[in-house]
Amino acid sequence: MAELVFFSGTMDSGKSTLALQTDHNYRARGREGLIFSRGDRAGEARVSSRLGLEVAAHEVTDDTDFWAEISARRAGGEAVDYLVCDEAQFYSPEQVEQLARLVDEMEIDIFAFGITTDFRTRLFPGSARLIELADRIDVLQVQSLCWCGARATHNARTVDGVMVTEGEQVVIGDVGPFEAADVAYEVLCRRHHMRRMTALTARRRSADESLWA
Ligand SMILES: Nc1ncnc2c1ncn2[C@@H]1O[C@H](COP(=O)(O)OP(=O)(O)O)[C@@H](O)[C@H]1O
Ligand SMILES: Cc1cn([C@H]2C[C@H](O)[C@@H](COP(=O)(O)O)O2)c(=O)[nH]c1=O
Repeated sequence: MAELVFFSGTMDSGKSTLALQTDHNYRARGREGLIFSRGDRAGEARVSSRLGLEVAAHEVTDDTDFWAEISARRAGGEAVDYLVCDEAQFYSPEQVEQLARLVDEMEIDIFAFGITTDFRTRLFPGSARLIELADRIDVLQVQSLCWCGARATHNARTVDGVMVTEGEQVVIGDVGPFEAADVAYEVLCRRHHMRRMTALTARRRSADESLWA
């Protein structure tokens, strides 16, 4: 039976790597699939992993209708057994509903990959709908770590290494370097996310403390 699976994890936890491995394994066994993404750091219509793999993908836009697109492909005689959907947090709730319908009515396996929450710890609308509708939610097993060594569970947005809590929900970007002047991201444990303590601010604080000791 086909499934809608949501693979979630913080930024930099290996989601895109797993997306590309999943596609490879299914393709190697003769199954036909399509890769979709939205707003990959490497540019439009790409899926890129920090391990170095990068492949062409179909870019999801506001106008993408998964149900219409896959129905048309099938009507044209194309086999579509599965979809790999990266950066799924950026999909709309309606697009997630279309994916669920493809599972139920066309027996297409959907593997969706994305972060659940934004830099303010609020759910992305696409991720919220995936959590509501998925047959299964798999949390990535490779642990990403906060600067303190604890498991990282939250994504922080930084400017000059300092955590910010105001701004647009969507700003494409990468993790580190934490000293970068522009917007970057850093994964933190909840305790340090709540305290707004990034690697840089922790380093500054301990330098100040040793100055006064
Ligand atoms: N030089 C490296 N050597 C080994 N593993 C690496 C290296 N660079 C990145 N990685 C691994 O790749 C992971 C990020 O993979 P990626 O698929 O880009 O993450 P995501 O899509 O979740 O943001 C890191 O957490 C780390 O495990
Ligand atoms: C927390 C957060 C992240 N983003 C963006 C930054 C990246 O472009 C992607 C996540 O990609 P990854 O492959 O999981 O590293 O999401 C954002 O737009 N808003 C946020 O709050």
